Amino acid sequence: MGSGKTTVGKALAELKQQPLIDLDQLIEQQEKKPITAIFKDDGEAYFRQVEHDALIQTFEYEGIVSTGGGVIERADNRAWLTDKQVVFLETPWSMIVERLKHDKTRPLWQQGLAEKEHLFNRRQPFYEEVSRCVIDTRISTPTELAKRIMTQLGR
Ligand SMILES: Nc1ncnc2c1ncn2[C@@H]1O[C@H](COP(=O)(O)OP(=O)(O)O)[C@@H](O)[C@H]1O
Ligand SMILES: O=C(O)C1=C[C@@H](OP(=O)(O)O)[C@@H](O)[C@H](O)C1
Ligand SMILES: [Mg+2]
Repeated sequence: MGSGKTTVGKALAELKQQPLIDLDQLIEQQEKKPITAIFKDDGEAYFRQVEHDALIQTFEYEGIVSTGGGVIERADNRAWLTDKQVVFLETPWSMIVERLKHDKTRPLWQQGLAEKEHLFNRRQPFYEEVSRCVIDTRISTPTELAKRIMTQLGR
């Protein structure tokens, strides 16, 4: 949440002239309701299953995929991601808090600060485990980050 996956994914797709799938947007289209409503009506476990199915659907898709930050929660998702060109947008906790200070669209962001920080810390090793390249997002614009991703991945 808040590292810039959706924004940088869009910039990367524009630079590379490739299509983009944002998994959250795909899920919202398929479920015909916003993520907040899916969490509220159907629960997180249901969302995680739909998210898993959406991730698998991107197999053989030639383009950019921006995932939600919780995709690495499931071991089967992490296993699926390990041979893909996964980019980890490494962002300090303080910067995430600043970027998302007015956010109401991410259900897990609506909980207490300590719980969110715990979630952030618990997930860091998972991101490191699945990523092929790590990009420091601190001082660059989304377009600059997209260029760095292209350089680091060698195309
Ligand atoms: N490199 C960046 N520098 C400054 N702000 C950014 C950057 N990347 C994203 N943002 C901002 O942070 C917020 C979250 O970005 P978003 O792309 O939705 O993140 P994610 O998809 O990882 O949750 C948005 O308001 C976006 O404009
Ligand atoms: O971290 C998470 O568990 C989630 C992150 C969100 O996506 P972003 O990482 O794009 O905010 C979205 O998939 C959902 O609210 C759950
Ligand atoms: Mg996003």
